[in-house]
Amino acid sequence: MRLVVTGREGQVVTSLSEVARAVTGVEVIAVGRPALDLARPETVFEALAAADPDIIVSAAAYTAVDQAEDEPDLAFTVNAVGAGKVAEAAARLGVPVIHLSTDYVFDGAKDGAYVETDATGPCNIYGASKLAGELAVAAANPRHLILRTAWAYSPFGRNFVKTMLRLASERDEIRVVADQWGNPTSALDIADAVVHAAAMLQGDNNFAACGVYHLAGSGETNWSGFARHILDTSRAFGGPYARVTDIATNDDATKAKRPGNSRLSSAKFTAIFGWTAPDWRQSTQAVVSRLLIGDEVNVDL
Ligand SMILES: NC(=O)C1=CN([C@@H]2O[C@H](COP(=O)(O)OP(=O)(O)OC[C@H]3O[C@@H](n4cnc5c(N)ncnc54)[C@H](OP(=O)(O)O)[C@@H]3O)[C@@H](O)[C@H]2O)C=CC1
Ligand SMILES: Cc1cn([C@H]2C[C@H](O)[C@@H](COP(=O)(O)OP(=O)(O)O[C@H]3O[C@@H](C)C(=O)[C@@H](O)[C@H]3O)O2)c(=O)[nH]c1=O
Ligand SMILES: [Mg+2]
Repeated sequence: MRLVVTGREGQVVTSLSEVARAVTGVEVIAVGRPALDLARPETVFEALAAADPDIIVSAAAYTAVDQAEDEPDLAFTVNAVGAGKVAEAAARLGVPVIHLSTDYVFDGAKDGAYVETDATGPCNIYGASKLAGELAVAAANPRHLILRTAWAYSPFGRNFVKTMLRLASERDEIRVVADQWGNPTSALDIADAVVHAAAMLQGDNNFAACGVYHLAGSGETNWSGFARHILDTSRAFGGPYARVTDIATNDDATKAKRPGNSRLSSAKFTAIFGWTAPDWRQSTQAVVSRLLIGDEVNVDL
């Protein structure tokens, strides 16, 4: 099975390449800039067709949440028009598309975890552009999975885990918001789930599984709790440590507003695909230990 993935150096595409290396019969081909540039949607079809996909994974996106407030046109071109072109290319090539989306499509006002049928209502440009992308994907290709994930981190690219380790090496105290709740998700777990779902989707001639799914790490926390777990783990491995101080969201402190609750229920994905993400604490430890000692190890804190 040839999984053709958009983007080259992103967290999910890199994780997919690594996960697929260990799975016989699954090959990942990463297609990105300059050949495939979502900011130039006319490049999309030719670049994807040349890679001869069995399934297309749409993982590339404009992910700079604050910067998107200053560049809404670019964010929408990449995340909505570009994503739609990727799904359209898949349809023309007669293959399914697995498109990654985000918890930031929700406004955060719900009390519990969001399910797929809950109303969306993004509170920032990034979330709005990703929601427009979901609609474009669904309209362009009936054979689609839209996987909304959240708070992605990994040994690759830029992410909150790496930021916390860097800040801890520079100072003694880190102030982190404690009133935004969600599900930290390892991109390596996302990759594992995508490979699993892709195999099932390929045999799904009736497209019965198509639709929107939530797919996030098990358990929940807020950014402060996430930071504390990252740094407690780091300390256990002899890595950098800093004290984490809880702060409240100050909407003026960041360019983009963020949802206070974007917890996702992944029960539908588990029911249909028989796959559940590990607990976020366990996957976080695996990534922190890889970053610090080059090996996946879990410790008792
Ligand atoms: N990061 C997160 O916390 C979350 C991410 N998601 C979604 O998951 C998906 C994967 O995210 P993640 O791997 O973390 O992303 P990253 O931020 O790690 O990487 C972004 C990827 O998009 C590519 N990209 C950006 N602009 C363009 C463009 N104009 N043309 C082609 N490629 C482009 C980058 O290309 P290059 O390789 O050239 O740098 C890179 O591969 C995205 O759809 C994102 O919206 C959902 C929830 C949480
Ligand atoms: C670095 C830092 C962040 N924060 C806050 C800002 C923000 O509210 C929260 C997380 O910071 P980030 O910059 O990682 O957040 P952000 O870029 O909003 O992360 C989001 O990225 C996009 C792509 C998604 O799809 C989302 O699921 C989510 O992962 O922590 C602190 O309070 N203190 C700090 O020192
Ligand atoms: Mg292989």
